[in-house]
Amino acid sequence: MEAPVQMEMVELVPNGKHSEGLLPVATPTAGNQRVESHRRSCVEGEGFLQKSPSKEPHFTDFEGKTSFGMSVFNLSNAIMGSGILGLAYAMANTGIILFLFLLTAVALLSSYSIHLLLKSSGIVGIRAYEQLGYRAFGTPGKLAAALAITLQNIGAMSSYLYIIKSELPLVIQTFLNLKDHTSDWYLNGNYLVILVSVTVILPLALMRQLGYLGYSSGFSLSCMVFFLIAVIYKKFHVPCPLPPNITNATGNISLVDEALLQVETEAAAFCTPSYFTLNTQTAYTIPIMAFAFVCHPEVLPIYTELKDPSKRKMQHISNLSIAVMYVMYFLAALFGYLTFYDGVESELLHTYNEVDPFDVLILCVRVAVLTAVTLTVPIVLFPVRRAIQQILFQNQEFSWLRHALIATALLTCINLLVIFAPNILGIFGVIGATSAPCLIFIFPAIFYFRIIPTEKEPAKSTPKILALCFAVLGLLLMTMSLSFIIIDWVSGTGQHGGSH
Ligand SMILES: NC(=O)C[C@H](N)C(=O)O
Repeated sequence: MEAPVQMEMVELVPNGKHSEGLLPVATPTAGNQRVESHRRSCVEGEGFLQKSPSKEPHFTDFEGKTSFGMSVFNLSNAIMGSGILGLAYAMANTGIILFLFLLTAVALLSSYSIHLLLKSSGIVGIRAYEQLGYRAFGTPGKLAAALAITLQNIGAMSSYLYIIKSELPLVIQTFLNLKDHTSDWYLNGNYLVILVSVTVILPLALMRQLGYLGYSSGFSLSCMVFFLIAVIYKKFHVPCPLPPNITNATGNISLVDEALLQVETEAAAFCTPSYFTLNTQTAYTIPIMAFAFVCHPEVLPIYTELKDPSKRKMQHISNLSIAVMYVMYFLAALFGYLTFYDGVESELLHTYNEVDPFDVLILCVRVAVLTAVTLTVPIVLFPVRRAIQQILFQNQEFSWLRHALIATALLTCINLLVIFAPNILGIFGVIGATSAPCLIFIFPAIFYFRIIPTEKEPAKSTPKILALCFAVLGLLLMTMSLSFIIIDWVSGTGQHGGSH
C-alpha cells in the first residue's frame, strides 16, 4: 500500500496531562490557522527542524518556547500517575531482583521506543502520535493510534476514580473520628465517586478550555513526590508484622505463649524480603510497569513546544525523565514492599489503613493524592473527547450540547467501570496488557518500519530488523500478559490483589 501523502489535520495539542499547550494558547482558531498554513505549504518528506525556505507560513515554523528543564518536568509529569501505587504489589509478586530487572528493561525499552518515534517524526515532520499512524498506514493507522490513546486515557481516568473510591471513605472516616467503617452512604466509595464526578469533575470537564487547570498537572507530580517521601518515612516507623491482637483470641495464658511463639516464627518468615518470586500474580508485573511508563502520546507535543528543538535534545529530555521516574518508581516499590511485604495491596496507599487509620501524615498524603487525581481526570478527559469528536464529528462546528453530552457519557461509563471493577489491579492489568504495549512497543516500531524510506534504510537493515523484533516482543508480551490475566480471572484467584 502506498503511504498516504501527509495532508491530514494536525493539532498541536497534547494527548494527556502535561500542562503546556493546555493553556488557552492552544485555541481551536490558532490550531486551525496552523492547519491551514500546513495544508498550503506541506512538502512531503521535509524535515520539520529545517526552517521552510518558502515565504509562506508553515506549521513547522511554530516556535517552541519551553526550556530543557521545563520539558523534563512536563514529560515526567506525563509519565507519573496512578501506576506508582501498583508497583509495590508488583514487587511483592516478583521479588526485589526480578522486579529491578523488569523495571530496568521496561524503562530502557520505553526510551528506545521514544527514539523510534522521534526518528519517524523527523523524516516526515509530524508532531502528533496519531499522525504518524496516518502517515504509515493511512486512516486505519490513525484510527488504531487514536483508539489506543483513548483506551489508555480511559484506563488512567478509571484508575484515578478508583483511588477516589478507595481513599475518600477513609479520609471521611478519619475526619469524623469513626473507629469502624459503618455502612452509611457517606462512607460508601461507590456513592462518593459518583458525588465527586457530578459535583467537581463534570463541571470542570464542561469548560471549553482547560485554562489554569492545566497547571494542576504539575501539582500532581508534587503530590506523588510527597507520597514517595511518606512511603520511605513510614518504612522506618511501621513495625513488621503489624501488632496482632492475640489476647482477644483466648484468655488462656499458656495458649497465649504458644500463639506468641508461633506468631514470632511466622513473623520472621513474613518479614524477610524475597529476591525472586513467581506466582499467579506475577503476570500483572509487566502490565503494571508498562502502564506506569506510558507517556508516548505526549512526547511529540512536548517536542513541538521545545525551544531550539533537535532530536538529540528531545532524546536527552526523554532519557532524563525516564531515569528520574525509574528511580522514583523503584524507591516507592521497594519501601512500600519493605513496609508490608506480602501484605501489600494492589493500591499501596490503601494498605496504610491497616496500620493506623488516624495517622496524620497518611491523612495528608491521602488528601493530596485525592486532590491531584480529581483535578487530573478532566485534564485527561479533554483529549479523549477531542479524539471522539475528530473520529465521529469531523469538520463540524463546536456545539455545547455535543461537548456536554460526550463528557457526561464518558464520565458515566468510567463511573460504571469503577463501581463494578473488583480492584485497581484489573484496570492496571487490562490497560497495561492492551493499549500500553501498543503505544510503547508495537505502534512506534511498525510506524518506524513503514515511515523510514527504504532508500534510507532498506527493509533488511539492522535498525529496521531491530524495530520489527521490538514489535514482535510487544506482541508477545501483550498475548502472554492477557492470557495469564484471563487464566487468573477464570481460576478465581483474581481477588488476591483487592484493596478491600
Ligand atoms: N500516562 C498514563 O497513561 C499513565 C501513567 N503513566 C500512570 O502511571 O498513571
